[in-house]
Amino acid sequence: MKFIEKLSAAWTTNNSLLCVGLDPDRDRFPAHLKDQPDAIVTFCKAIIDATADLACAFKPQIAYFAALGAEGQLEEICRYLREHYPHIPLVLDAKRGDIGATAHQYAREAFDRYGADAVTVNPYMGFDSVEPYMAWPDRGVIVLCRTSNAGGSDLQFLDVGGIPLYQHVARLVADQWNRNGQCALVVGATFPEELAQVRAIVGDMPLLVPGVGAQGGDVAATVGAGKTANGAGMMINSSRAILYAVPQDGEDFAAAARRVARQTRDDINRFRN
Ligand SMILES: O=C(O)c1cc(=O)[nH]c(=O)n1[C@@H]1O[C@H](COP(=O)(O)O)[C@@H](O)[C@H]1O
Repeated sequence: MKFIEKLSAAWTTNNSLLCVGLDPDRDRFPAHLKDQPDAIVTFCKAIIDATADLACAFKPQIAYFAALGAEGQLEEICRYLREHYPHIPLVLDAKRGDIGATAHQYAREAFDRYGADAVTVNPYMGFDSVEPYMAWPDRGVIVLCRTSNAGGSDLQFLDVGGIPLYQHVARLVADQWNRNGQCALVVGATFPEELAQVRAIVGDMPLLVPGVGAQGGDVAATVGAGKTANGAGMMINSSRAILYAVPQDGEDFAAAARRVARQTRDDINRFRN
C-alpha cells in the first residue's frame, strides 16, 4: 500500500490527525527506567501501546537515538511498530539532504534498514538530492517547506521573484517533484498564515505539521488553516507534551501520555468540520 493510502486509512480508522513524535530523552525518563540498558525501547513501546488507537502516525526523530549510539533500539522500535501496528504510518524524521549518491544511502537507511513508510528531507540541495528517495514509490517523501522554528524565516522568507522561498518550495514540490504522488510537506503549526498559503498552493497534498504542544502552536488556527475539504490532510505532530506529560492521580507515564494524546486528538477533531 502506498504511504498516502496508508495515511488516509489511519486518519479514518483512528479518527485522528495526531502524529505522536518519538523523541526519547533519557534525562526526562521516569526514575525507574533511567538506568536500564534498553530504557529507550521500553519507554517508546509503552508510549506506542498507550497511544496507537489515537494516532494517525508515529514519528521517531533519529537524532535522539543516534546521539546515544542507540540505532539498534530504533530498529527494534520500528520493527515493533511494523509488526504490532502495521496500519499506522511510520515517519522517520531525519531531515536528510545530500548529493544523489549519498541520498541513495540515506534512502536505504530510512526505507530498508528502518522500514519507514516516509522520511523527512531537506530540499536545499535540489531535485537530484530528493529524487533517490522516489525509487521507493510506495514510500512518502516529506519535504521541509516552512519549518516551525523562528529561524526558519532567515531563508524560507527570502524573496524569490516576488514570493517567499517557502512558497516556491511548495509550488516546486506540487507541480514538478511530486511525479508519483508520494510527496508531502513540513509546515509548522506555529505559522498558521503560512500554513494556509501552503494549503492553497498544494491542494490536498498531506502536510506534516509539528509545533502544537511544547512549541505552543494554536490547535484551532492550525486545523482551520491546514485542513483539506474533507477535514483531514495533516499529520499534526506533538512530541514532548505527550512523552513527558505530568502524571495525575497516580497515573504512570504511559497513562499520562495517553491522556494528553487523547486530549490533543480531540482538540484537533473539534475544528475539523
Ligand atoms: O520535521 C519535523 O518533524 C520538524 C520540523 C519542524 O519544522 N519543526 C519541528 O519541530 N520538527 C520536529 O517535530 C518535533 C517537535 O517536537 P515537540 O516540540 O516536542 O512537539 C521534533 O522532533 C522536531 O525535530
